[in-house]
Amino acid sequence: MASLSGLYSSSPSLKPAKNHSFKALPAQSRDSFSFPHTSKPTNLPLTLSSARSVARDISHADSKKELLKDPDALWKRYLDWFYQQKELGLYLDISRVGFTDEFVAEMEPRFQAAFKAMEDLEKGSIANPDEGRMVGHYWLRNSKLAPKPTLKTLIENTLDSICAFSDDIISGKIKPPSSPEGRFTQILSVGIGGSALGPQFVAEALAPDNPPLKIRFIDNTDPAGIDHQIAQLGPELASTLVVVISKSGGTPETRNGLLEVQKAFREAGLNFAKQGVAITQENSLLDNTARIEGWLARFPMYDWVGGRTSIMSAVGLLPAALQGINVREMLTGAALMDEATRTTSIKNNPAALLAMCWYWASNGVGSKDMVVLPYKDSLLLFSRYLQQLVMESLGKEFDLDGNTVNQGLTVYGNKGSTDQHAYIQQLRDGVHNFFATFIEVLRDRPPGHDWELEPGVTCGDYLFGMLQGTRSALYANGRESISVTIQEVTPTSVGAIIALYERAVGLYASIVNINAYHQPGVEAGKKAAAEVLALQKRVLSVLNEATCKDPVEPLTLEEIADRCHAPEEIEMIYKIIAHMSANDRVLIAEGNCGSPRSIKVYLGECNVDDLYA
Ligand SMILES: O=P(O)(O)OC[C@H]1O[C@H](O)[C@H](O)[C@@H](O)[C@@H]1O
Repeated sequence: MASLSGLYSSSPSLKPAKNHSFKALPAQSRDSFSFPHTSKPTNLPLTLSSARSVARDISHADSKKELLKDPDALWKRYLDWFYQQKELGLYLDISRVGFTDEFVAEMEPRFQAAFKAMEDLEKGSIANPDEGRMVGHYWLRNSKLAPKPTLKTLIENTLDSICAFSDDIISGKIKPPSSPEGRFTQILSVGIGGSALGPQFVAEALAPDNPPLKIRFIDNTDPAGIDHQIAQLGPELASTLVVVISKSGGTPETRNGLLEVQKAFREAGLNFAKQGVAITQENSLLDNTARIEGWLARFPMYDWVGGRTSIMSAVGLLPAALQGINVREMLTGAALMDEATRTTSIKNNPAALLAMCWYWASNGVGSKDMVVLPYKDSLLLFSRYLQQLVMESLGKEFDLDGNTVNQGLTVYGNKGSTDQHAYIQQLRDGVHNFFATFIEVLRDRPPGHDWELEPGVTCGDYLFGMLQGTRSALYANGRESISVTIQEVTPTSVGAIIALYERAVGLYASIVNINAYHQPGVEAGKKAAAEVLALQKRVLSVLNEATCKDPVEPLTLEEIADRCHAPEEIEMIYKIIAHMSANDRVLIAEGNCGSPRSIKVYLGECNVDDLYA
């Protein structure tokens, strides 16, 4: 790799060494695999293990893929497939994905069917058949699309109330009952999954340096994490607006976060209801709680908006508006992209182009991961956001015909050029199990703020060079990539890229024949967690009974399992004991948690009224 000298020079006057362009290494034809440049002699015959690694690296489908190397041919391909949405200033370059014309032709019928399904979806079809629901996130940014006038009105009124409420909070017209600042200064968002990832991505991408209210998140049931957020608020808890977000209104982690925060309010002598806001479905447990307790405000969520596509509902819009972000511009950007991705011409539909590239690169079965690399700090959370949007939508066991397909598309990444100093080594030279997506932002700094750290070279030029260099280096070694370019990070462009990927996921789901809009696998995890907690209560009940004896009767794991009538659960019982012992909730009479065979435990004290029955 060429050195970027001058990067570390203390005196900016040092001229960087001539910036070597990344010389395209001779393409290693897939068939004549040879060892990469290592210190070891490279003329050794392929050993069995190295042959296996070669095989692992080149699935049959891939071996047919030859990437263009000739610069003229590449430039022609770049121009042939270059897409731009002019009004948004958004470009899409798929020239570094090696799909063939035959492939495009083969996919045409599937895409036409996908376009029809998407058209029906927007008209209000039951596009989520497993849950018998409509899929309406596109209506949120164009209420005229809503299939019923009542929905149109609901969408419009909700947006207006979000903006009005946020204005009143920011202006201080609505203020906390007892805060030294005399106005709300903080937002504490309590929510998880789609009720956190969207707000977190938007905050990181678009919050101004000094927002009217600063946001922080409780997005897990980790007591230490909750304590940390509350401790950081300190006395500002009195000027904190707590926004509790849960579409279902019953997610355990969110409920726990709420209860913990309400405890903190009580201990601080504050009235939570005067600072609490709920975003949830009407008549959910959370909605009823907020209504009965008289919280400051409630905003609706709808069953026809999934958690992972809720960013343009109150879930994403209220936290954003409270930070002074122009949510109407976000909606406009999304609506413009929605219009662009309605065309039934693959070549003119950026979402179809993405879906087509994903299918080509991962053989339509997720055989390669999607590495998302925004070269912009503020877009750091885009890949985390896409992990839910893509993987919760596409990671499905069955297709729409009930066949077992175990579909999916794995997403990871953080930001460039930072990630070049972490795992890009493997991407460039290691196992070939990915394709990259670069998110390029052309504007480095607001106009008039740029500065040359070397003659003719700015920081942003380095970032640009690192992106282009990495793209070239990966491609030179046969690694495919997509590039999405936006002019700058604004509410409009963020709305647009969100809409782009929402549509691409929907189209891709259609062409692989799965339901993108339910999440049965999540329920399995939730159910299993509930069973662990039920077992824990039985363990505590058994220990309580033994502790109430005189003298106390410490029990072995076998005795506990036997008295719980769950001998098959002895390992989980051991884990429960170890966790509770570490938190001083179970005492050890003999042995220690590292020796499950000989440990004997009891409770710290007898609860005559068995609290755990
Ligand atoms: O918003 P909630 O109902 O609390 O759900 C929060 C999250 O829960 C589950 O994990 C779902 O799979 C997600 O799609 C959802 O975003």
